[in-house]
Amino acid sequence: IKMRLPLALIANVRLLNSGLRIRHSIHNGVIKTSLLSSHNICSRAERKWIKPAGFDTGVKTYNSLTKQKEPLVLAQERIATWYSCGPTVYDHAHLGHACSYVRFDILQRILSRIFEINVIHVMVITDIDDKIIQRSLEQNISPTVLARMHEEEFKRDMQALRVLPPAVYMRVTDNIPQIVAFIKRIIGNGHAYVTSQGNVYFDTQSIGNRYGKLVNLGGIVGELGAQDKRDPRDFALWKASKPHEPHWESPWGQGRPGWHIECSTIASSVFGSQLDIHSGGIDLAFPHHENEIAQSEAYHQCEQWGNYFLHSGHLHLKGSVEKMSKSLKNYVTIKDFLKSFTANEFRLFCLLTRYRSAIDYSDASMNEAQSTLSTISAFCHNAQAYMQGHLQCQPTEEGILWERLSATQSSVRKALADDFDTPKTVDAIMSLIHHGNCQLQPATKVDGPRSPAVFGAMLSYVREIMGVFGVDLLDRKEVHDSSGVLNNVVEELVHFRSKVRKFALSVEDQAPQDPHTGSEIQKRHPQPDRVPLLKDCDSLRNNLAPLGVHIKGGSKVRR
Ligand SMILES: Nc1ncnc2c1ncn2[C@@H]1O[C@H](COP(=O)(O)OP(=O)(O)OP(=O)(O)O)[C@@H](O)[C@H]1O
Ligand SMILES: [Zn+2]
Repeated sequence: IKMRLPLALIANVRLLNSGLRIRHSIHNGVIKTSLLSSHNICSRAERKWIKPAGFDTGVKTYNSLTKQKEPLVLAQERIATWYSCGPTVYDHAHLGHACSYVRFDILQRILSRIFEINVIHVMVITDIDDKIIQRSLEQNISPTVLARMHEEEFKRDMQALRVLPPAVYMRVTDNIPQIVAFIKRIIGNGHAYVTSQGNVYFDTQSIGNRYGKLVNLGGIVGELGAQDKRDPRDFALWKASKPHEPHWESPWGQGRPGWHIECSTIASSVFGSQLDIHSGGIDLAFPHHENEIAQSEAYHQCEQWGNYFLHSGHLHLKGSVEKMSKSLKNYVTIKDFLKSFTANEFRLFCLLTRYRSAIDYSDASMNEAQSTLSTISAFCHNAQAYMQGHLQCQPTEEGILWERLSATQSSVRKALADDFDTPKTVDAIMSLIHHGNCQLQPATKVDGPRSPAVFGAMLSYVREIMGVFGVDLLDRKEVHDSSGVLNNVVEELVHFRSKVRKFALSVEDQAPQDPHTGSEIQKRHPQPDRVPLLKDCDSLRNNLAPLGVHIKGGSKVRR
């Protein structure tokens, strides 16, 4: 920057206030002023995103750091380092968690199975925090026991939803010495201060306008409250413990870590000073991720710690503006949900919207997911029946189907490379199925060639792509559990049987009558040509019994 003296002096004051360091030199009577960061955090005092150097995956992803889609470039070829914020384990996991973790699970499966990238995923479990302490006091159990119970429950719920586990789950309480060392270095680098009350705060002024890399801080003044902070935006790295609270020893006295520091420390302990992808729900962007960035860059003295921040949209109960959340107590637990629905259905529900958008949980949205899944399953079933020769159809236009299949494969890949556009992918699959179904019209009289191979190819592709999304069309338990469809089929069958039976009995032979009373002396008999129908009805009833379908009287069914 070149400027005349008085202007330079005014500018100095402003720049110093913003936490930057200034170096002057005089050249040909003109003062030359260079900006340095005040504490060597980096040479460039900018918020600008630096496009990483490395391996271009061919995928574009929306990056919250730039607020636009960017090419996903990884530091190492075909390796993605991915850190995600896990749950605070003081209560049951709910559908909001399910939504966020299933959506990111789908993204990771796409990266690994479609784009052949080895995703190394680390997730933290927040097992010490104000809410955990508060809940443990209410329930009169130790915070550790409370946290372990809900951690286990969370892992079981994730497994039930077929969310692939991270390479490792890491607990905050297993990493306290690492967290203390991390804070010490941040203090040493001049970006944090210790107060007389034994708290340690991050000094946001020390990084100037780099604070606000992720979120526009225009209107955000920070949390007031703590008296010993220098700036309301400063946040706790270490909190002095109150009497009877869980605590650990530290150079600043007994205490426990602040919330954000756990993620910076744990991510850095596995991945070092650079991270490809960081994910979490959109509520975590500020202050949590903003503060993680500030701490990590202050610790590593680097320009850019995390290259891509991915945020998932919130799940709301339909009609509610608030996200589903533990603290608002407006939640449906994953366990309760799975009493009425299956993991496949939940995954379809997630796939029908983009991972970044808000999603309404309602009967209507679940019906849509169920009916999409039934259409997919029915197609697979019919394609198999056709291949086995059980379903007779007119000759198909095979060439068109091969072309459709190939066009679908490329449009699916294109949609997924465009910020993981799953709704577009599902549309493409449904359109393929529609074309398949149009040609799978049952016919009674069939002559001409059959085309089982193309249906085999379509079937395996549909299964494969659904498998990528964690929708297992072959899961026998799912098929049985998702028996909304099967139940309807059984109901229809039983209804049909009862109609046939009624018909068989409707026209009877004249039964002999008692000459005195005029009443029938024997049970009425069906006409002889309808007897086989009655026999078939009986054998259907007998054959269904071992399959768990019990027909009582004319029509009752118990499964
Ligand atoms: N309703 C929701 N929709 C989508 N994601 C959610 C929802 N609720 C929580 N998450 C995400 O789940 C992860 C874990 O969240 P956390 O344990 O803080 O849940 P929470 O229910 O919001 O808790 P609290 O109410 O105590 O803040 C975070 O990434 C968060 O963004
Ligand atoms: Zn985090």
